[in-house]
Amino acid sequence: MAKVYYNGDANQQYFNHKKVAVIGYGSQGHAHAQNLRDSGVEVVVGLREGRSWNNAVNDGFSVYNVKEAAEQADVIMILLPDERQTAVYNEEIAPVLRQGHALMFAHGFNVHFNQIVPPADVDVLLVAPKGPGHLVRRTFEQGAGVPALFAIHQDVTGDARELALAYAYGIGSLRAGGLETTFKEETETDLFGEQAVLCGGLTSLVKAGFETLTEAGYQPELAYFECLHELKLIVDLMYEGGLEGMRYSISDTAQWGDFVSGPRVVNEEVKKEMKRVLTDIQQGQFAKGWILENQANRPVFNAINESEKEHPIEKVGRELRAMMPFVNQNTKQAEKKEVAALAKN
Ligand SMILES: NC(=O)C1=CN([C@@H]2O[C@H](COP(=O)(O)OP(=O)(O)OC[C@H]3O[C@@H](n4cnc5c(N)ncnc54)[C@H](OP(=O)(O)O)[C@@H]3O)[C@@H](O)[C@H]2O)C=CC1
Ligand SMILES: CC[C@](O)(C(C)=O)C(=O)O
Ligand SMILES: [Mg+2]
Ligand SMILES: [Mg+2]
Repeated sequence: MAKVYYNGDANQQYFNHKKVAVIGYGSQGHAHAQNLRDSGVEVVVGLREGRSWNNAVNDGFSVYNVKEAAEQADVIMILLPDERQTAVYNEEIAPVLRQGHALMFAHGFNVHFNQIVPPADVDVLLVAPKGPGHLVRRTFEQGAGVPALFAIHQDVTGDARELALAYAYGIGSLRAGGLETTFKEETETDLFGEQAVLCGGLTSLVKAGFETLTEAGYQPELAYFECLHELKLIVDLMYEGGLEGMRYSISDTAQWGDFVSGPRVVNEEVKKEMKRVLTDIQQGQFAKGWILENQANRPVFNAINESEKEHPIEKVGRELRAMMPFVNQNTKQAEKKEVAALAKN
């Protein structure tokens, strides 16, 4: 079994007399900045003016433009969208990088695909939580954590591993477990996971199930509950107890259907396609396409994004969730906080 690192493996004094600049205050940024601060680390936030800037100020951070934040810090964590990182790095971070600086990422995309090539005299590493940023914060507040991968790309000071573990500790990830990897492995597995299983595979599975039921004349409300709402309840059981734990709670009829029909739906053809998706990632085809899509101002991304919002499962889902305020209580609280912050500024 791979070595898994926990709280006791981190030097909890590492950040004494060191400052971290968290660049970006979105999903990951707000969580890293707040968790690190709650762990006693001195944090400044680097941003452009706008919504995130206001949120960070309202959360009590000292906020600077990216260059100023990077310049005054010992550790620079880049939590900008992957597709924006290269431009911001070239224009605002690279000019102020100095020997001994540590440059950090939460995903290896730009370093692995050579979009960012840091100078040889800085440490380069990643700490990548294996979960959405809002849950990195929420679980931390609950006394738990989201596991994280860490990897070292350059270790000039000899301290990069110690920093990675201290950072993972600071954001709460070593409560759940930290695993050492490489930029290549983190990047390729993360892209594969989100495309084939966690996001792409799942949304396609949910829509296909919903469409199959509604096209056969069943009520959309019922199809929504069956194919989307209940998914969380089933996944919660898998999260707690694996496949076996989930199967313990479902009926034997459901378990028999799981065994005989599951492999008919996700069959060998699907697995072959998954392998082709993985090959596209490994050979850089996916990265190239995503970089070009952004250079062209996202025509395909925007068109699909708009049409997805109109899918019947979204319409019925919005109506049903409005009747279940407890379902998105956390999202609503976050939204309220953002609206209050905007009103204040
Ligand atoms: N989302 C997630 O949970 C996960 C993300 N990651 C990785 O974390 C990194 C950050 O992703 P994510 O948190 O999703 O990003 P978000 O899109 O949620 O947030 C991006 C932040 O960057 C700011 N920003 C955007 N452009 C600029 C700019 N030109 N100058 C200054 N600030 C800017 C945004 O501010 P503004 O309000 O001004 O737009 C916002 O605060 C990525 O590398 C991603 O792959 C890794 C694991 C999970
Ligand atoms: C699953 C999507 C993710 O990789 C994540 C939350 O871990 C991301 O890039 O947002
Ligand atoms: Mg991920
Ligand atoms: Mg990802």
